Amino acid sequence: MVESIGATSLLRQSPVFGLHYCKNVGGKRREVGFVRIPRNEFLGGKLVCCSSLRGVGVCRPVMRLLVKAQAMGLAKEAYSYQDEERLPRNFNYGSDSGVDRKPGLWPPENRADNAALHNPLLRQERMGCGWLGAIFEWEGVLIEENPDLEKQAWLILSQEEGKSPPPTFVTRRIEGMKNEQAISEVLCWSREPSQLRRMATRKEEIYQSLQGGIYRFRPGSQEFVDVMIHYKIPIALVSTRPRKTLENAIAAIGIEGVFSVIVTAEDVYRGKPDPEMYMYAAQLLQFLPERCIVFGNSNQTVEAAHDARMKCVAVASKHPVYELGAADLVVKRLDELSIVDLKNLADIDSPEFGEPELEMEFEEEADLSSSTSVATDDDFW
Ligand SMILES: Nc1c(NC[C@H](O)[C@H](O)[C@H](O)COP(=O)(O)O)[nH]c(=O)[nH]c1=O
Ligand SMILES: [Mg+2]
Repeated sequence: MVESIGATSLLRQSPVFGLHYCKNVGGKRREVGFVRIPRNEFLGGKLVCCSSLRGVGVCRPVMRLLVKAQAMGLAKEAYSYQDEERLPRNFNYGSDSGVDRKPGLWPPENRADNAALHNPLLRQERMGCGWLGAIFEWEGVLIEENPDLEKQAWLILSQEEGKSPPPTFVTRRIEGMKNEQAISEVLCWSREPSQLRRMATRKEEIYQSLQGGIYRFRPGSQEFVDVMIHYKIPIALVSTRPRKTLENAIAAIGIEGVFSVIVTAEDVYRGKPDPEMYMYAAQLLQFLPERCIVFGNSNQTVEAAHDARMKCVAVASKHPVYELGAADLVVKRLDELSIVDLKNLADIDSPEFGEPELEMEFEEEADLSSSTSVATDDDFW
């Protein structure tokens, strides 16, 4: 009976106007005119249609069909809204509900919250961020890194020292190590402490002159650091660069005061993949290692973080995503992460976040039989 040629609103996905026809009693097709269907309201499952439709010359069967069509559209819309954007009807707020949540549901799963906790203060503490520490690497995570410079610095040093140029597999092997460690343990150029110190310092000089003192945030990193600051999550900076280099770089980029703790090459014996730098950072932050999340950009960092009992988010800057599979999360930019992602990574389930067990208090029974004293009326006054 009815044909409708309608434009579709991009917003409401319902026809906003159309050319409608109906057939009269003789079966002849009759144009009934353009109709702008007024916005209807979907109240409590009933469709409330504006009376203005009646005044535009739409015959009753057409109007019934229009209303029915729109009702179906609205019902479908309401269903898909509930299905895709909101919680399913059988949503269980218990964190141990075992309900398989669909990815993308809101709110995202948050392991830190535990509705089964009886202690509201404990629950509130878990929902805050006071138990979470962040440990950032500098190059390739917070700031842009040019991996070629590091290789060039080693090449120039080898020429200056009269050594053979380190092949690629060797420079890869020393990625993340302290310079002294790389020179003595991998390159095997010397074991003498003063020589190690001299060569390590010279290599950093070469690197700095190649690098030129220009620092730039990686896309999304500054925003992520701002989120951390907003949530008062303490941040440690851990890098195998010398302290002076890092301090200059931090000042150049204008983020002095952001880091609660800075661990540099001078502070430790061994760089990555040894966990020493991360464990020291957690100690200075006064956090359990399990509550710290490391943000790095190499498998050496992932290994070091895991050996320190920390979770590791890898930023695929100089290594592609598929090479960083050992990390707990891999992102291309830090601002892909939410605070809930971090809370779901860090270990909330260690003992001090459980509800305190009720302790039975045993009062020592007074041994009346052995008592020699006898209470008199005077004892009460
Ligand atoms: N040797 C190679 C490196 N080394 C670079 C260091 O591992 C590291 O990036 C630097 O010491 C800065 O420390 P951090 O990232 O802030 O902790 N890098 C390469 O890309 N390739 C190498 O062969
Ligand atoms: Mg790095």
